[in-house]
Parts: sequence; structure tokens; C-alpha cells
Amino acid sequence: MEPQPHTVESYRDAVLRLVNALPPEHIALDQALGRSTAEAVTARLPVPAFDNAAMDGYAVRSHDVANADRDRPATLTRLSYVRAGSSLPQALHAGEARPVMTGAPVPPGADLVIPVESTASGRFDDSATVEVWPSGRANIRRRGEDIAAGALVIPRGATLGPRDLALLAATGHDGVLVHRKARVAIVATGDELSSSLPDGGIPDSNSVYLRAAIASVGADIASTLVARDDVAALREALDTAARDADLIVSTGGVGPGTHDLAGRLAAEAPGGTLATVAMRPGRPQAHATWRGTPWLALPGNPTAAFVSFEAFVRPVLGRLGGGAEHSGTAAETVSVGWESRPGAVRFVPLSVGGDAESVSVSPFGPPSHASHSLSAMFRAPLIAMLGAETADVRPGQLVRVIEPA
Ligand SMILES: Nc1nc2c(c(=O)[nH]1)N[C@H]1C(S)=C(S)[C@@H](COP(=O)(O)OP(=O)(O)OC[C@H]3O[C@@H](n4cnc5c(N)ncnc54)[C@H](O)[C@@H]3O)O[C@H]1N2
Ligand code: MOO
Repeated sequence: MEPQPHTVESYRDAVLRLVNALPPEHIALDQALGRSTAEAVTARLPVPAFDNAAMDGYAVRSHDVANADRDRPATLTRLSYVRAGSSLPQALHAGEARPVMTGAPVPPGADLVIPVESTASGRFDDSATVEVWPSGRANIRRRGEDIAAGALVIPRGATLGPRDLALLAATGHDGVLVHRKARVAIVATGDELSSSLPDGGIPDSNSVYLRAAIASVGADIASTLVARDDVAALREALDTAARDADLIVSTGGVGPGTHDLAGRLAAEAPGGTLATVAMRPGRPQAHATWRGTPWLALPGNPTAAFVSFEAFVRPVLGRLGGGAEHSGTAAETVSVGWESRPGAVRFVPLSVGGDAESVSVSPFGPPSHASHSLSAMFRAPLIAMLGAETADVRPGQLVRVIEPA
């Protein structure tokens, strides 16, 4: 173990130094949800793409209706219809009204669209003339008035959500340059994972959790391996994992036990460290580069593996994918306080109370046992992340919370 414990921040910086953003690739928008842009994207097409009608109505010249009102409508010659998808109609001449549907190109020369409600009949019909009066609005959406051609649409390093994809499509893109998806190998360690239940064996819940958590941030699973507590077996699993992955995440074997081998192997590997981090749970952590592949060795306790994912794996995956390296946190008000000791960042499962107007949080179950309790840490809707300086938590205090994967 290192003499000086790491803070959560200093350990996160150390593991972030293991990785760089993966190379870019150009992919179809349909494939791009959750990926991060490798370059800033500008509009190929303006929005709107051409001057178009904002209402179903009549395109007219404002001069022709300047003195008209509901009691004295202007009588104009009705032309044929134009609808969304029609090509640009001929220029409008004095005394003419062109029926235009919402989204249709507005004929050159027209500077007003009068909604069909502002006509004498109040509906579209086939008569030769139409009686209209101005509605008070132009009802024309001008080319580029929303987004000009060439304007910045999405900055570099943005993680693409459904609205971003719609913006890209609307501005003339069918694909986007994003960072390649990270491929992650999972290595669960421990003889208990291979033993039979109930004879000393336990279910490998860490692999199930990690597979899902990694998938939930948009990375791919390269492989899932289980290694017994044996140096040769662990080396072999790591060799296999390193062959086809951008990152190896292991769980277990970072404690001081006789069969805790992952931490020792990591400490001996290039750039490797077995560290103590001032956090509960998740205190022992290790990392290294194994045959050229970055490796994060998380503790085996399932709750420790979970908070280690939030604190370290998520940021590393963020950097690999070219996106955000910090997960979002929010501040919530405490309704029922609890006893806490400073000196380490503490992850505390919380219940959420109150209503939509004023949310408040309180401990989820008895706080003293919560950090290793699956029934609390894996069922609580929110997890507080208390700074290492935080002593007792009091009602009315704000606490930082994470919404876990
Ligand atoms: N003498 C000390 N003992 C321990 C210390 C310490 O400082 N001194 N630290 C404790 C802390 S804190 C943690 S965390 C653990 C670290 O343990 P390891 O990373 O070595 O993990 P294991 O010993 O392999 O397993 C711990 C626990 O988790 C269960 N486990 C392991 N893998 C899985 C899996 N894939 N799915 C579900 N559960 C798993 C395992 O059976 C153990 O019960 O060390 C403490 N001890
Ligand atoms: O820190 Mo250990 O990670 O308490 O479970």
C-alpha cells in the first residue's frame, strides 16, 4: 500500500492518466445515440431550409390587403394550391392569393400568409376569388431565421442525445464524426465465484452489475472472465482480456488477504499502483497497464465495486469515449440527519421524500451498516456522496447526490 492515502479526486486523476480518447469514426445518425462528437458540427442546411408558410392560408402581397379588415375584406384572385413538399411556385403578382399549406414554400413576391380563418368563408374552397383581411402576423418562417447555414450546431465532445440527433438531421447531416465505442473486458476474481452454492460459493453479481453499468454508459463488453485465486489463472485471464479490449475492469483481490492477488499483480505491472483511497466503501483500489491495456482493479465487495464504478470507471469511460469525465451531481436537502465521521468520502444510500415542489432526502435504512448493505445501496433511489470533511449531517443541510447507473 502507498504510504499516503489518495483522495477520490487524486485517484481519479491517476486513473484518467491511463487513457486517451479513442480514434474517431464517421457513423450514421441512427447509430450515434450516446456517442460523443469528435469535432464541432456546423449546419449544412439552414433552418428553415427555405421561406415557408407557418399557417394553412393564403400567400398575398401586403400592399393588396393594406386597407382590408373583417368588414371590408380585399377580394383577390385565387391561384392553385401549394403544399409542403411542393416545389417553389411562380412569383405572386398584384391582386393574387396563393393557397399555401403549413410548411409550403412561399411564392416570391408574397410577404404575408393570411390564415384560412381570416377569410370570408373560413375554409379552403374552389371559388375563383377569395375575400381576405390581414391577421396581424406575417406567418412566414424565413430561410435561416432559426439556424443559419454554417452556424455551430453541436460542439466537440458533446454526448449525443435524441434532440442532438434531430438537430443534426434538420441541418442536413445523415452521419456524424464520433469517438469509437470503448470495448471493456470484465474479470471477476475469487474461488468463491467458481465454487458451488451453498458450499462456499456465491453468485457473481459484480459481473452482472458491471456489464449493465458499462452498457448503460454506451460502451461495449468485449469479454467477461472469471479467474480463480491463483496467480497463473489471473495472469491468463488478464492476458485474454487485454487482447481485445480498450480497458480491463476487474473486481476482487485488492485487499490484504492471503488470496488477494489482483492488487499485487497490478502493483508489479508497468505504471501499477495498489492504493488506499479515502472513501467508504471502495477503500482499496489498484490500477496498471496490462500488456498495453489500461486495467482498473476494483474491490470485490459489491457495494465497493458499485461506488468505484461511479467514481473511477465512469470517468475513464467518459475520457475513452471523448465525452464528459464527471458524472452529474445534484444537491438535495436533508430532512432527517445522521451521524457521520470526516476523513473519507462516504457514499450513503438515501430515500427521497416530499413532493415535486420540495424534495428532501433521508437515510435509506440504518446508516451505520448501509455502506456494505446490498439491500440499501442497490435499492436506494439516490446515493449521497459526502465530502471527506463532512461530519454529522443535519436536517436542512444540502448534500451532494449521484443518481447511480
Ligand atoms: N485486514 C483487512 N481486511 C480487509 C480490508 C483491510 O483494509 N484490512 N479491507 C476491506 C475492504 S474495505 C474491502 S473493500 C475488501 C477488499 O476486498 P477484495 O478486493 O480483496 O475483495 P475480495 O476479498 O475478493 O472480496 C470481498 C468480498 O466481496 C465478495 N465478492 C468478490 N467478488 C465478487 C463478485 N464478483 N460478485 C459478488 N461478490 C463478490 C467476496 O466474496 C467477499 O465477500 O477487503 C476488506 N478486508
Ligand atoms: O472500502 Mo471497502 O471498499 O469498505 O468495502
